[in-house]
Amino acid sequence: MDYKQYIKIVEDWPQEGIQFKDITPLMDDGNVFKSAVDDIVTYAHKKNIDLVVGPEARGFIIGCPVSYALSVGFAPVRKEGKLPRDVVKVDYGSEYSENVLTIHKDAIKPGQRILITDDLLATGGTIEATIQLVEGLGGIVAGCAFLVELSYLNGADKLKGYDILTLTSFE
Ligand SMILES: O=P(O)(O)OC[C@H]1O[C@H](OP(=O)(O)OP(=O)(O)O)[C@H](O)[C@@H]1O
Ligand SMILES: Nc1ncnc2[nH]cnc12
Repeated sequence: MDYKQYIKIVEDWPQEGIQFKDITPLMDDGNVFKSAVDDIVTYAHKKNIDLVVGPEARGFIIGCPVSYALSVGFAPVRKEGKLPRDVVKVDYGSEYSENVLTIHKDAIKPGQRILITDDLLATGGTIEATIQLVEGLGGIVAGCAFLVELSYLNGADKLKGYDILTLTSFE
C-alpha cells in the first residue's frame, strides 16, 4: 500500500520552518490504518516480541493496536509528571522540542524482547531516548517500527545496529 498519499503536509507547524507530516488522514481511513497496523504486526511476528513500548502520544496510536494483535502488553513512555509510580527518565530533543521522557521502573523485565513503535522518525531524538529507557531497564530492543521516516533529517543514523521498519519515507 502507498501510505504516503494519506499523509498531509502542513507548512510552518508547530513552528515556522517545520514541515509537519500529519498522519491523521491515514488513521481516518479504517482500511488504510488497518493495513499499516497489519504490516507492523507481520514484521513483529518474526521477532518473538514480549512487550510493545511507545512514546507519548502518537506512539500509543500505533503501539496499542499492534500489542493487541500480538497478544502482548503495551508500556507507555510518557513526558515527565504523567506516570504515577517510580520512573526512570531521560532528557531528549526532537525536531521541534526538548523535554524529559519517563517509563515506570517495573514496566520491563530484564531480557524481555521489546518492539518500539512510533508514528514518525524525524531527528531520532525521541526514539533514541526511548531505547535508552528500555535498555536501562534490561529490555532487548528487537525492532523499531514507524509509519513514516523523514529521511532528510537522518534519524536512522541514531539507530545503527537496530532493526527498523518504516512504511513510507519522505526524502
Ligand atoms: O525523531 P524526532 O525528531 O524525535 O521526532 C519524532 C517525534 O516527534 C513526534 O512526537 P511529539 O513530541 O510531537 O509528541 P506527540 O506524539 O505527543 O505529538 C512524533 O510522534 C515522534 O514521537
Ligand atoms: N516534521 C514532523 N512532522 C510530524 N511529526 C513530527 N515529529 C517531529 N518532526 C515532525
